[in-house]
Amino acid sequence: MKLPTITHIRAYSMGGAAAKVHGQGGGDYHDQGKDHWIDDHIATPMSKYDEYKQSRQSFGINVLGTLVVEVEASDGTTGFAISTAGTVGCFIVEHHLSRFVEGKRVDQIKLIHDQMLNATQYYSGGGGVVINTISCVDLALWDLYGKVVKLPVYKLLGGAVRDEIHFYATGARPDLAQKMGFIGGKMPTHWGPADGDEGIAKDIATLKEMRERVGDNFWLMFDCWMSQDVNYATKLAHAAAPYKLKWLEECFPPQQIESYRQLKKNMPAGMLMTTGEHTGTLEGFKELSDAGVDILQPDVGWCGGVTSLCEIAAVAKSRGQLVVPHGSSVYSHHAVITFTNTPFSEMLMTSPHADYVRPQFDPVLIDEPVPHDGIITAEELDKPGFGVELNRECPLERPFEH
Ligand SMILES: C[C@H](O)[C@H](O)[C@@H](O)[C@@H](O)C(=O)O
Ligand SMILES: [Mg+2]
Repeated sequence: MKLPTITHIRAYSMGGAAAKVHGQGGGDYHDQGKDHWIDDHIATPMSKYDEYKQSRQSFGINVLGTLVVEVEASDGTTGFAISTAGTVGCFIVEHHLSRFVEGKRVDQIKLIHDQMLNATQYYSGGGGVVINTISCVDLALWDLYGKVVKLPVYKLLGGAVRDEIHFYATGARPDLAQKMGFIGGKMPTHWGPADGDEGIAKDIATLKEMRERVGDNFWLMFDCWMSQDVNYATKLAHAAAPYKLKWLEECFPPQQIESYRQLKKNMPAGMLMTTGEHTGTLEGFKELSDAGVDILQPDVGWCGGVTSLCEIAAVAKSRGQLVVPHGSSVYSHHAVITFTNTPFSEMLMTSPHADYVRPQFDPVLIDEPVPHDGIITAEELDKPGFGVELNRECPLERPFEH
């Protein structure tokens, strides 16, 4: 089969601080309207400043906005993907990365990926918005390749190793997630080291209440969003053990490898330590794996795309660790269904009160599958590429051209 070449790459931004229309949702699930659980007093590294305690939007968690990358092949087929990088990402795509994409055959994804990573070494700092942008290009390329050869991405990656994906839900209401058929519920912590033992007591009270509501066998987890230190995390882990907390997530920023190593030693036996959604390099994941992280949690839109996610899964597999990506909808589903070390996956609840299942990237993606009774089947993913289309009614801007 003679494959077409890539003729155009275009980058659009949506939402974020640069948008004329501040909308709810978009591709950035942190960019929600008022009274959403996701922006309600969640513990962060900024919680030590009183004025930034209540809302993550107050310190700018939603300033970047959505990046949409579209690639077009010489036969007229288009592919696209979204991530969080907004206007900054548009500049990088149009003025830098485009040279590695245009002119290549649609199947030359690994070559393009390697060239993008190496060419940005001098300013990527090994992660952040640059890697978000590279991830978005990588995902758009996989989508295009799948749409050209008319196969879902998961088949291009070697095929499904299971018939269905089972999900846990992240949100404020594990008790409601249980009723919706999820296998577990992960709650954000609301307090941190600045609140001392009283903070621990308050988060444990919520855990206790949820444990009473869901019974003994439903998984409950805490997501700490880089807000803690080793001492606080150790105390929280021990206080949570009687309530069967399954795992403690992302207690520290990704660079604090020694803190993770120490926490793993301090944790009660059987409780899992997880992290990775803000790590942007394969080397970073290798270090986390070395430190004893039980579940690596890359975000496929922030770690280098599907190409990197497959490499990270292999690092975890080499040690018998799991890789359970940070919820990224179809972009994760197509990869994890091919991984033997991903027995379940994450669904981020974007409904304001976490009381119904809303597509994570609503309203940006058309035909985005969602779990029913906590499950998405392989059959539901059986559409070319990632199986979704871009909702052109969302306000897109193309700030740069090349
Ligand atoms: C709920 C969490 O604080 C984050 O907003 C979420 O993105 C995340 O960390 C997760 O693991 O889903
Ligand atoms: Mg998390």
